[in-house]
Amino acid sequence: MSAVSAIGPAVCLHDVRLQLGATPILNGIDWQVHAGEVHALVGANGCGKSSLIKTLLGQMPHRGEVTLHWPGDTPGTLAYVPQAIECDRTLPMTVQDFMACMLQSQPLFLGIRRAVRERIAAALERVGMTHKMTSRMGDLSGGERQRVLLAQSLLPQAQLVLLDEPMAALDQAGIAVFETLLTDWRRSGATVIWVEHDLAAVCRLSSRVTAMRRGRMLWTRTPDALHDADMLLQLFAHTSMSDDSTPSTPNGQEKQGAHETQEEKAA
Ligand SMILES: Nc1ncnc2c1ncn2[C@@H]1O[C@H](COP(=O)(O)OP(=O)(O)OP(=O)(O)O)[C@@H](O)[C@H]1O
Repeated sequence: MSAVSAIGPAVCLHDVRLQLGATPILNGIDWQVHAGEVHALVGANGCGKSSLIKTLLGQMPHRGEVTLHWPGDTPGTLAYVPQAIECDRTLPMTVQDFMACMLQSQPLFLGIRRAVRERIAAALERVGMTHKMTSRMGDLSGGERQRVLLAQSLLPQAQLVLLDEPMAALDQAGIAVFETLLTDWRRSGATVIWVEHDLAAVCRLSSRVTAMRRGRMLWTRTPDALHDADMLLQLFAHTSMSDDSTPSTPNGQEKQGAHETQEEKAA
């Protein structure tokens, strides 16, 4: 694979904490994502992956530092594919209305401009959804809605892409579409942070992978670590947020699996 110059930012988190009500969700996250890499985030249900993505989006009342180092110090554009969205069946919003909200400030009842409509059509074509352009969002199947979420992430061209389980509900053809988009983002040099449960896809498509457990980073490695039974055991053993059976040091770091990068391991 030839080297591509990064157009996306490096992302650095230092001692990021999040507590919702009385529940600690993120427990002192230190994490580095390199500029221009596809960095997968894996871990059991409820370990805090979506909360971390929402923290990066500025949607959570976190403490600690989140820093984006953009190439040339010029902030770029961010795309986000949420885990899923619910749509009221009675909501009179079509697929093209939904996507137009991201491209024009003019109220939708005044119409969608032709240039906007063309961009929407081009994005929908990339995900195989052109034929649903005028369907109501509430009438789409789960997989079709997921494809529309992928299409909206193509508007406008992004340098930082946050993906929260983008393959959920997709059929085989949809997965192939997603893999093409991910390859295109990687070739463009965008920085991609990708939450995913499909470890085989992570092995195939990511540059590095971070394992998360119970609100903490466990390790960061190249994806071949996912073939290592011990690594997987660390990742999925004792998964409950309230499970105190894993030994901890006084400062809260777990003895086994305190966040360790491949570089640290090699040193
Ligand atoms: N708004 C909220 N208020 C209270 N607790 C929340 C809130 N959002 C998330 N949580 C809790 O935070 C924990 C982490 O949730 P999060 O959605 O980040 O997990 P996840 O790793 O993305 O899980 P999954 O793989 O199932 O999507 C869960 O225990 C969840 O119940």
